[in-house]
Amino acid sequence: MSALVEVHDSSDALATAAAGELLSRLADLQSAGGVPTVGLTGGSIAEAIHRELARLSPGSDVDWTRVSVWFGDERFVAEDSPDRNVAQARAAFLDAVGATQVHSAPASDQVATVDESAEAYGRDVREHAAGGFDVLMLGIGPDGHVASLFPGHPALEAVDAIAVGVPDSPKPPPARVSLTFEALARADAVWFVASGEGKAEAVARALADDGSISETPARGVVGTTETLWWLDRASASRL
Ligand SMILES: O=C1O[C@H](COP(=O)(O)O)[C@@H](O)[C@H](O)[C@H]1O
Repeated sequence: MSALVEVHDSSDALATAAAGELLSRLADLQSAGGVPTVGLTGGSIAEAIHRELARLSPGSDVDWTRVSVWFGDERFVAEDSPDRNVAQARAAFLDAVGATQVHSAPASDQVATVDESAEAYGRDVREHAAGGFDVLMLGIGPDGHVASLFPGHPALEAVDAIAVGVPDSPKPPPARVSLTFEALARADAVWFVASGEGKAEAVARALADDGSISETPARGVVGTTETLWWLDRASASRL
């Protein structure tokens, strides 16, 4: 199944469209009686989408107390650090919309090591999100990384694990926890989000007919029913 690409005029338009579509999917899943499971990402365009979720949620039918919220990766820093992906998402929208089922890898002041954090997050996923994600949003780095799976890094090879500790990320902060490719593969819909010229080359490599996952880890994640790339004109400029 090939990936779908949706190109918007600007990053603002992209953020509004992605937030609106996410709310629509979540409302549909809830009206069918489900508690949707959504994976969020950190990063610049993610923050813009999160702000749009805060703005649009009150006019939607989504009950955020009945959404199970997760993160594709997390930074292993103190719980109150603004570098935490969960902290960014809480500040931008999760607290405002009243989300209560929010899961992220334990912080550096909650467990001793990044591996311990990864093990705890993996257990949490196994216990509360074994069915996988309904929608998994992922960013892509200028180097092609996805979640905290970086080009050429040993974490790309993790097997039989849901989450992996990354103690030496090339992008700060250096200690992170990432879902593995195996866990990222358990998603009905995978939505990549990217904006800006700085992402254009990585996006082109990720969507090229051939290329290696080691060089461009984002190539290694597809949804079971849908893989959709939300782009603005700048990030799509090399397609
Ligand atoms: O460090 C991270 O980077 C990526 C992309 O972030 P961006 O600011 O370049 O858009 C993000 O997907 C990931 O969750 C985050 O931890």
